[in-house]
Amino acid sequence: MSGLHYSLGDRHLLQDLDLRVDAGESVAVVGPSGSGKSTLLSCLLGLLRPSSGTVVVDGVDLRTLRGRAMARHRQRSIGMVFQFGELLPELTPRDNVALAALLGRQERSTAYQRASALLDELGVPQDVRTDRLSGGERQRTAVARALINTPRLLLADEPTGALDEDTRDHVADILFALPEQHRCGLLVVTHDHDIAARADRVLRLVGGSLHPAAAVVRD
Ligand SMILES: Nc1ncnc2c1ncn2[C@@H]1O[C@H](COP(=O)(O)OP(=O)(O)OP(=O)(O)O)[C@@H](O)[C@H]1O
Repeated sequence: MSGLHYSLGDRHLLQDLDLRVDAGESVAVVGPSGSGKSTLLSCLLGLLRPSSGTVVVDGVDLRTLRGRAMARHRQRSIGMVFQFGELLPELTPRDNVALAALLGRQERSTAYQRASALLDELGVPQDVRTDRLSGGERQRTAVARALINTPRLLLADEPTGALDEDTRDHVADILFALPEQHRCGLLVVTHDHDIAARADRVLRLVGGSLHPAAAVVRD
């Protein structure tokens, strides 16, 4: 993103942000509650239109996309992991992951094969109801779902915020290995400075601007 501004009424939430995340790289964004971290993610997802500036994801300027084309690009190029997994509880992990592939227009048998392979790799039981899984297993399912359409950019909003310490560390190990394993960029928004410290770069969003985290005081 370059020169990104986002205003809400007369409040300038994001101001002149420049950020580049390359394939194979991880970046963490920390910052006080209400500083605009989720808004930043929404701009990257094309869910919010910046007031000015450009967002380019996987070589496509999001200003050129609308409606279905935006949804299609998002589906093809971006994987998203939420704090609470946001999975369908009554489906199996395999169905949850395969569903994202089917929506991404993968062929049915390929979708289910890839879902199984990813869940195996991440050590998640496949054929139980998702609401029977532990918190860590759910987040690993969410990671598999985010990866199934081979995204160029992975976004994660507090991906370990709902986990105990050991599980948090395990999920973080998996997450931060992904850029190299899958040649995607990873952008993690978190309040957890231990998690942020695992990223190649840590930025702090404060007063609408991004700063290298070492240059500012912690939350
Ligand atoms: N649609 C909206 N209408 C009005 N205010 C909004 C809207 N969306 C976000 N805000 C405000 O914008 C600010 C930034 O919100 P945002 O969710 O991006 O912050 P955040 O850094 O992700 O916070 P947290 O760490 O608590 O999740 C907040 O003050 C929020 O109340």
